[in-house]
Amino acid sequence: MSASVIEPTSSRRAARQEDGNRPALKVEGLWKIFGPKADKILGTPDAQLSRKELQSKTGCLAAVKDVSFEVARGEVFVVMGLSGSGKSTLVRLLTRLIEPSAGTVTIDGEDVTQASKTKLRTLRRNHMAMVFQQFGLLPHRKVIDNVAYGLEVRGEGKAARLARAQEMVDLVGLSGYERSFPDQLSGGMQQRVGLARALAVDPEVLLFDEPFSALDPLIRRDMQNEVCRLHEEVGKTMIFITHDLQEALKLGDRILIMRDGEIVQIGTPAEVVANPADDYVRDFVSEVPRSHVLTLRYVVRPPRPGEELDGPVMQADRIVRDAAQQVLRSSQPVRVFDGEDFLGVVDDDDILRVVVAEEAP
Ligand SMILES: Nc1ncnc2c1ncn2[C@@H]1O[C@H](COP(=O)(O)OP(=O)(O)OP(=O)(O)O)[C@@H](O)[C@H]1O
Repeated sequence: MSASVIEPTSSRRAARQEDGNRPALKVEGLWKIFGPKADKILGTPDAQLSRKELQSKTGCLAAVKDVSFEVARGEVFVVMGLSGSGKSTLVRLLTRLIEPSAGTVTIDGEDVTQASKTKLRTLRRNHMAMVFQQFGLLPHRKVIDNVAYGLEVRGEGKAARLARAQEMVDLVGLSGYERSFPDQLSGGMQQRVGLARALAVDPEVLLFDEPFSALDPLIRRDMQNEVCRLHEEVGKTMIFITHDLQEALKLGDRILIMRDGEIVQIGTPAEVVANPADDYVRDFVSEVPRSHVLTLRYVVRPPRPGEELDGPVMQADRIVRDAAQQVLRSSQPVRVFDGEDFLGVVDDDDILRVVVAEEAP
């Protein structure tokens, strides 16, 4: 993994919106069991079987198994797992593109799982928007009309929706391509149209289902940077599905790691890398350069007797790599604070220990 791959955006994370206490999304006890006798399994001891055991005993498959989590307003929440871990099913349950077997999903205080068909339609039009891997653009519509589509469906007047669509086209860097058709654009540009279309409806939550998996690595990195930039500009709550750990670490304020339909760990990139919940996660993060992800919180130590405490001040959520130069330049240990609270100090050795460890074979 090269130094340029992860590029954590600590400032963006620090600037996360804290707009009220109500979570943007709340998921409680969510299940999806596929198969002929799925409804007979919940509430019985069979529900506790592993995915494999359940499948061989009943022929049913627990794609999502008792999943609960909350996503804060303005947070970028990444769901990560290998193929088959249940990510796509989970994201489809959030919008009820798949009906849950049990559990509740609340978006912006509205219970999606109890919503009538009409209510669900309103929720989908106004509160959430999805960006797909296969773009999902309408081939016979120009870029501007693709971007305006959600507003058209919502019944907005032509002038208003075109004005909004133009704003979004400009926002995603496609000015000048308004009148192009999707097949005249590269994959990366098409995905920018997908982003603009999702943003146009000003949703409460933006859902991304592996949006960049089909793009080549350089374009993919551009698009990841684009998501970071857009998030800084519009501050939307984002739920991002990926199987790529680097993408998860780069984009996520927090990451949910799934395996066989279950949550293995939820944490910030630094928490996941510093304290992997089990061998599965440890294996995932073993190649990650720790200085790119860990924050000073994970490096800080109590001052030693007689150590001078008049060095520069830094906040605990600074990424080690970003802090390194300043720490190494200072003749005094850096004092680390969590808000107003003094946590301890960090000096050259503390930084080098992290950097040298990641060089070890
Ligand atoms: N309609 C369905 N009927 C039966 N089993 C299904 C159905 N949809 C998904 N599954 C199974 O549920 C499990 C989870 O699939 P899901 O597609 O959610 O995983 P994923 O993590 O998104 O994987 P991928 O990245 O490969 O799409 C898999 O074992 C899959 O075969």
